[in-house]
This record gives sequence, structure tokens and C-alpha cells, in this order.
Amino acid sequence: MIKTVNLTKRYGSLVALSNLNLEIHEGDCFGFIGPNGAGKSTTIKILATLLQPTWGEARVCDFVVGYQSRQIRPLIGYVPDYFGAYEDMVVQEYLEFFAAAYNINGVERNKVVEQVLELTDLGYKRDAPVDGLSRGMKQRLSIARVLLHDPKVLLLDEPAGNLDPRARIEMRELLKELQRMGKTILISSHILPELQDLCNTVGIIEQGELIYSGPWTDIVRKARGGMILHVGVPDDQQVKAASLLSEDPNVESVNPLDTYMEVALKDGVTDYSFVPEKLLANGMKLRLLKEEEVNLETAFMRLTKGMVQ
Ligand SMILES: Nc1ncnc2c1ncn2[C@@H]1O[C@H](COP(=O)(O)OP(=O)(O)OP(=O)(O)O)[C@@H](O)[C@H]1O
Repeated sequence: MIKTVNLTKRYGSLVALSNLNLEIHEGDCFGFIGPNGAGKSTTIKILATLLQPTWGEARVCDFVVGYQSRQIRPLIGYVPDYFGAYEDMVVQEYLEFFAAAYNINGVERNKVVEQVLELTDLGYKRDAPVDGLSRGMKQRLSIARVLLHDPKVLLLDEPAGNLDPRARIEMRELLKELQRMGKTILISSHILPELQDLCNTVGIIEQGELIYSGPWTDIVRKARGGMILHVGVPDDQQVKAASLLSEDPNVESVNPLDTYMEVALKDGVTDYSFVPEKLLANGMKLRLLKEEEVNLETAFMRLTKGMVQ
């Protein structure tokens, strides 16, 4: 549905995107994660046909950005990370205005506007001035606007940015509904745990380079590298336990903390039954044994800190 091949964008001497190879399939919800200035908005603007790549290729629904932008535009809905000013316009007029711009007229226009108002839960605000809406409502209205022409692909640049927790949950529910409707969604965000719940695939970008792309569960596994265990024994046994475990050939390192030890296993070691066996055989008590949880957020930190090659 979306494919980029060696996509590169320079702004003067600044390389904003460097040989980006992305693939997003139909029905995917792809989370595009990266720190400020990583190149997310640049990628999204290219896919939205608003920017030309310096070299490389971007395709949307098999049409090439730049050469076939006219064919791409009806198929996409692009929500930028800002909301323009619309003075003296109420919500319904705003949507009717954009529906007209998409050449949706007459009875069909009324029907479509009603549908998107209902879908985005903005029906009760139809007569409210757009400029007076809360940030969360404006974000939902931006999404309502790009749904009018029923696009296959949604390109959403930080739709949950600066929203309060309730508005974020509402946004997430709306995006899940769009996913159920079969839309292919690319969403950029800094809010990692939210993407964990929403996206089936994730791309992590840093300084214009894609560090990882694939199912987020896979990324978490890769970021994990060697498994880390939290092992707790009584305080007076910790020194001996640390020494015993660090001698084991399965163990990479032992890091004693206040109430437990972090035991890093060597890459590929997943069976840690030797830990309780060894400790109990040496007369120790095991108070805690669990795998360190690696979620999308910790994976992101590890990957972008270059902790995983
Ligand atoms: N029009 C422009 N002219 C010059 N440099 C630009 C322009 N647009 C973006 N850049 C630079 O390109 C790099 C990538 O910017 P981009 O906005 O794509 O990053 P981003 O990942 O979306 O960041 P953020 O999360 O802050 O929105 C940054 O260094 C930015 O300063």
C-alpha cells in the first residue's frame, strides 16, 4: 500500500531522510516513531505528495509520488501536525466546505458530513465555532475532514500530540474504529505506549535513518537482546548469589541493586531454570525471579541509544 525505496530528502546540506526503505501493507496500522527532527513529518509530507524526494522513490497504492500525484491524492487523507485558523466557521460549515472541495455535492454531501460527524463523535458540536473547539475536538475534526472522501490510506502526523489523557483515549478509540473499517494508517507519535495498543507494525527513525521496521512485538524482542532477569534473595545472601550466578556460562553480567539483582543472560539463552537450581542447591532462598519487561518504550530507548546494533 505504501512503499519507499531509498527515499532521501535534503534541505540544502541537511540530510533529513537517508535511504528510507519502508513497506506498509493494506490494513496495517503503522506507528512511525522517532525523536524530534528525526524525519517523520518529512516522510509523511512526501507520501502526501506535498514534497518531492531528492532521490529515491515513494509509492502509494502503487502510484509514484511526483509522477502520479494526481492519482494518489483521492486515495489519501493527510492530517498535518497543526490546525489552521478557521474564523467565523462552525463545524458543519467547515466539513461542508471541504466536502465541496472534494466535489461531493447535493444530498450526498449532507449524508457524508452526517456520517463523519457521527463517526468522530462531533455531532453535538455541529453548530459550534471551529476556533472555539478544544484541542482534542480540533484533532478529531481534522480527521473528520480527511474522511469525507473515504480515502484508503490515512497519514496522520502526531494526531495525539498535546492531548490530555481523556482526549488521547478518545483519539485512540477513533483510530481503532478506522482500522476496523479497513483503512491503512500511518501514524507518527512520541506517545509510545499508545502505539503499542494501536499499531501492528512500527518503524523507528532517528536522524533520517530507519533503525527498525516490522511488527512491534519483533522490535521489542530484538531490543531485548539477551534476556534480563530480576533475581531477589535475602540481603545477607546477595553477594554470594551474585558471585555464583556471574560464574555461570549462561550469564553475561550481574548487576546488584538495592532489593534485587539484574542478571543479564547471554544472547539466545531463554531457559533460566539454572538460576533457582543453583541458588537452592547452595542453601539460598529465592524471593524474586522474573523476566524484565521490555515494552515499546524501553525498546525505543534501547534502540535509539544505539544499545542494539
Ligand atoms: N522546510 C525545511 N527546511 C529546512 N529544514 C527542514 C525543513 N523541514 C524540516 N527540516 C529539517 O529536517 C529534519 C527533519 O524534520 P522533520 O520535521 O521531518 O522531523 P520530525 O521527525 O517530524 O520532527 P518532530 O517530531 O519535531 O515533528 C529536521 O532537522 C528539520 O529541522
